[in-house]
Amino acid sequence: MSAQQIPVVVLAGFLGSGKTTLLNHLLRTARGTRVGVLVNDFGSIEIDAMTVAGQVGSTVSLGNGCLCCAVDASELDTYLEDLTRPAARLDVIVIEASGLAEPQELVRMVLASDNERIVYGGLVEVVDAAEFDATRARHPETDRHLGIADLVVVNKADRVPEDELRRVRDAVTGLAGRAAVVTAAYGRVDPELLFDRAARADDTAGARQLSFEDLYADAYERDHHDHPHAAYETVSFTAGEPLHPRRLMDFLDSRPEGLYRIKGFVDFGAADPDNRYAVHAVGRFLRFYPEPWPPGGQRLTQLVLIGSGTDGEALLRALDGCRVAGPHDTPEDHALWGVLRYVPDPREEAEPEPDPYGTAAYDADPDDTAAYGTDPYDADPYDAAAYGEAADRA
Ligand SMILES: Nc1nc2c(ncn2[C@@H]2O[C@H](COP(=O)(O)OP(=O)(O)OP(=O)(O)O)[C@@H](O)[C@H]2O)c(=O)[nH]1
Repeated sequence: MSAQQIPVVVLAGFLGSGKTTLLNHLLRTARGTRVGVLVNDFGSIEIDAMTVAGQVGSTVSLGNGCLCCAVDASELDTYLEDLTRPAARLDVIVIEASGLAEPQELVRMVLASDNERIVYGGLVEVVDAAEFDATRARHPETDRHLGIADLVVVNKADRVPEDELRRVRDAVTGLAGRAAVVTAAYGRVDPELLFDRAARADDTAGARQLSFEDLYADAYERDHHDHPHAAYETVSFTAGEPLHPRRLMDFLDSRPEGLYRIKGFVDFGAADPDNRYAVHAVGRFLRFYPEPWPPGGQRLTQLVLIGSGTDGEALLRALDGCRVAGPHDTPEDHALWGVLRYVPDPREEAEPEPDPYGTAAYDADPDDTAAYGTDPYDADPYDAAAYGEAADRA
């Protein structure tokens, strides 16, 4: 991801599922990462806004009602403009959706935003494990919401027995499609699942004095033995030889369910000797950002993969298979085209190919509202057929 782009994460979930609790956990444990928050409240404006306000510099409450009907894309852009101004120095922005908001509307708005400093960071759905069946019965749209999530947090794990938690988790996994599913109590997921912790000059030096926030986070994590690291797996891949673009795209196109995030840099060798490709995948969303190689440094591919229920060894083996094996394995002309489809440049020369995920709008530049028609709401950034157009407008 290019250094200037700030991921925008949409945090959704039914009323009372624990979104604010999770957000507060993220803010408590962010440790130097600057999190901007847009709170979209419905009926509990002041309470939620105040809950998070004390802990973050740039909190803007989208008060007056449900974001999907009360705020249009240009208003969201105004707020994002404010939060992405360089002086705010934010590393990530979280939009906490009202429990009544249609999450895909929010995702559409983020994808259709004119703001060049943001990149979509994924849709996180919070589910109340204790209320799962009741919520589904009353709100059948729950299934649809889970189907478009990139990460599902089955929260309130402390409120149900272990076998019941397993049952709910399995049911959620069945509905969640490609999303990673993690369980949590009081929203205690690892912040790295949602965003990179910032490595600031003043945050990396060993001699730096611990802040109150660090001490608080350490104590907090010590006190809670169900440490979130157990819920997912991180694997790192490094290669000195270039990767074959077509084989890497095959790997990405068939990446397993539960592989929630991929980040890092790719060396495509002779296929583009001038640039390395920053890669940013969250859920089904995938982008490549070519940028000139830093002069003098070693040319490496370095990737970090984060998933839940994934087989790390198998992922590494699959990536090993993407290495260019020698001169006889030189990528053919146009091998890079599959990668270029995911470079967010509307003037890109490469012809788009059919979308393997049926998530074509993800390929469209979020800044290019024409890709969504004149009204960004007209197009479904996911698969409109899967959700039923009319129901979405409710
Ligand atoms: N037992 C238990 N309670 C939780 C957990 N997570 C949140 N809660 C409680 O559930 C209630 C609702 O949590 P919130 O974080 O406000 O939920 P929300 O999704 O932001 O709610 P809305 O803003 O109304 O949509 C609060 O009383 C929380 O303390 C959990 O994992 N276990």
